[in-house]
Formats: sequence, C-alpha cells, structure tokens
Amino acid sequence: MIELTGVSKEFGSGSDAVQAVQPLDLSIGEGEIAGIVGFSGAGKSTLLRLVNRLEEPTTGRVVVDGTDITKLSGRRLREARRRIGVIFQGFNLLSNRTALDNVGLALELDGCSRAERRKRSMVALERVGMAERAKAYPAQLSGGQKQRVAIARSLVTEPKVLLSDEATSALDPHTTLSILHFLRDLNADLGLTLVIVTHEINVVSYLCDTVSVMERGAIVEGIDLRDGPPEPSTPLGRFLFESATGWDEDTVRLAEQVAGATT
Ligand SMILES: Nc1ncnc2c1ncn2[C@@H]1O[C@H](COP(=O)(O)OP(=O)(O)OP(=O)(O)O)[C@@H](O)[C@H]1O
Repeated sequence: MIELTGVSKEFGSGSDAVQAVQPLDLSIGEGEIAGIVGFSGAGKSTLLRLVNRLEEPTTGRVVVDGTDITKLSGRRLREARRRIGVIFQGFNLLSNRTALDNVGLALELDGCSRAERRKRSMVALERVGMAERAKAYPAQLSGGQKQRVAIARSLVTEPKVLLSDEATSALDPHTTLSILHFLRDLNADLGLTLVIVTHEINVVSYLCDTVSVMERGAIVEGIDLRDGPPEPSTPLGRFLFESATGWDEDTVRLAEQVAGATT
C-alpha cells in the first residue's frame, strides 16, 4: 500500500543543512498498522510527512495505493492527499467552527454542496461516536473528543491510509487507550492502513503489526510484532522495548469497556 524507495529529506543547505531523513526504503502492506518510533529529532514526523508529500522529498519515490505521488502536482496531488488522512497531537481544529463544520472542511474546499457536506460529515461523526456533539465548538470538547472529531475530519474523504503523528501524546492514559482501541476498530472495519508515529512503546505494543525504529534519520531496524514477542537486535530497539513499563491487562480491558463513553 505504501512503498518508499530511496526517500530522503534534507532541510537547509551548505553548513546549515540538516539530514532529517537519510535515504531509506520502507514498505507497508494494505491494512497494516505500522509504527515508527525513536527519540526526539530522529526524523519520525518528517518521514510521516513525506508519505503524503506535506514534505517534499529531496530524493526518492513515494508510491501510495499504486500512485507515485512524487510525480503529481496541482489538482491530482490534492486528490491523492484526500485518500491519505492525517491526525496530529494538537488536533488542529478550527476554534470558530463547530465539530460538524470542522469535519466538512475538506469537502467544502472541494466544492461539495452544503447538504452533501452535512450528510457526509454526520456519517463521519457517527462513526467516531460524536454525532450528538456535532454543534459543539472545539473549546466545549475534551481532548479525547477533539481527537475523535479530528479523526472524523480525516475520514470524511474516505481515505485508505491514516497517518497519525503523536495523536495520543497529549491525552491521559485512559483516553489514549480508548482512542487506540478506536483506531484498531477503524483498521478492522474499514481496512484502513495506519502509520503511527509515537515515542511510546506501549502504543506500539498495543496497536501495531510492525514497527520501524529510527535513529538520526535512518531506520535502524524493523520488527514484525505479529511474529511473537519482539526481539530487538539494536541497542536502541532493546532500550525502547525494555524500558517500556507496559499497560497491565486490567487497565486495557477497562479502557476498552468504556471506550467511547467517557472520552
Ligand atoms: N522544517 C524544518 N526545517 C529545518 N529542520 C527541520 C525541519 N523539520 C524538522 N527539522 C529537523 O529535522 C530533524 C528531524 O525532525 P523530526 O521532527 O522529523 O523528528 P522527530 O523524530 O519527529 O522528533 P519529535 O519526536 O521531537 O517530534 C530534527 O533535527 C529537526 O530539527
């Protein structure tokens, strides 16, 4: 579903140049939940932003769902981006718009009629259990509810891929778990391919099928978590997994039971 080949990103030039992402290859299958972990400054967010060309690659090719998005421009690039949803740590909701109007923003930009926008936005809000709060403004919502609205906004254009950049980092552990549970449902129900940037190994262990460990712009190892308990081979991989405290099963069960009710 996602194929990065020789992709790199350098910011600036000359002595100020920063090689945020070294030339790398990454392959993510359809319906896979792929994690990207590493310390601050490792290049995780830049790598994620290269997937939908929010960041222009310095070298390499990015193919998403069979389309080489590095070759697109203008309207065709905008259309390809509609098939790639994004959610962020800061939610990025417009404070002067209701939840419904935030969700419908992309449709508005596409010139959809008001009635069509409303219909599709309500479907997306229902999908995230937020239909009853359609008229609420962001300031009237909790962090978890804001993230649900942001997820609805990313779903309204029916993407095949959802990119998540530290989407749960600003949330408490219980709300984090209910959002993760919810992302897992979306993956199962809609077959969405998820790419999750996080610094929390707990998030990876709970949610991901695979994880790429990043250090100084490079993927230093890839681990398939479907093969059983992870056996990292690099010092960083070992450090990240061994220093994680983990969520105990009771906490996870409890969070899943109340998912949707209290976020
Ligand atoms: N727009 C930019 N201009 C210049 N340098 C940048 C830019 N964006 C990122 N960088 C640099 O690229 C490197 C990788 O940054 P990036 O944000 O991708 O890392 P990260 O792993 O996501 O970190 P964090 O977890 O702190 O968000 C850092 O050295 C950062 O300072």
